[in-house]
Amino acid sequence: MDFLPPDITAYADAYTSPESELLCRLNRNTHAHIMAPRMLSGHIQGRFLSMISWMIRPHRILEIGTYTGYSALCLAEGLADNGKLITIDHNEELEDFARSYWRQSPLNEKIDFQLGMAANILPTLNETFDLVFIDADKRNMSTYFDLIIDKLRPGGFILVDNVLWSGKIVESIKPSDSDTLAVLAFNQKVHDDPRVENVLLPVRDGIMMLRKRN
Ligand SMILES: C[S@@+](CC[C@H](N)C(=O)[O-])C[C@H]1O[C@@H](n2cnc3c(N)ncnc32)[C@H](O)[C@@H]1O
Repeated sequence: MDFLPPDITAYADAYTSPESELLCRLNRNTHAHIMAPRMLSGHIQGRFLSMISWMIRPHRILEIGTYTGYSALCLAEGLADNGKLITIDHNEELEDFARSYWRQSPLNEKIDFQLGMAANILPTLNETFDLVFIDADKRNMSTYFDLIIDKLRPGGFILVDNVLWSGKIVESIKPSDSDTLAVLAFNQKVHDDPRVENVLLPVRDGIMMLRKRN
């Protein structure tokens, strides 16, 4: 979902550094061959994730929701020399597709893919993360936040995608719309949590940026 008029989006696209040739092919082939390609972060959000990663130079990044591996490659660009990105997805059908693109990048050796349900894998991770990107099922946003906040270093950052949920967060909600209710509950929860500072960026479908207080 894009909230900006198409010509403004096109202008922002034109004045954002281009994707690498590899990311461009991954983006195109995801749209050509994979279900629900709207889930892929895309050009501007991908460059944003890369820029944030370069600003932090993280040693450990956690991504929840790999899909075809586009955002993993973007986030991995800014990793410190000996850094590692762990990315989790439960869809085994996408693993080979994602890996086939990672293998074409020198960043491949820094990407650790873990197949399974995120809520099961997160408690098993013995790492301290500098940067976390939450981009999986919206119903579990709050669960993922609870499971990773103690694994995030003080001063570390969490980015959460789709927090504007195509604008549904300001519309009247059916009691059965559990995804929208979950996004609303998550936004309220982190806004009220004294352990974090938050900025809701209206980029694409909305990105919540959180910084864990020292
Ligand atoms: C929006 S896509 C991720 C897009 C990717 N981050 C990108 O920007 O290119 C969400 C992904 O989360 C995965 N997912 C959904 N629920 C999950 C769960 N409970 N555990 C692990 N992965 C899950 C889906 O299989 C899907 O590939």
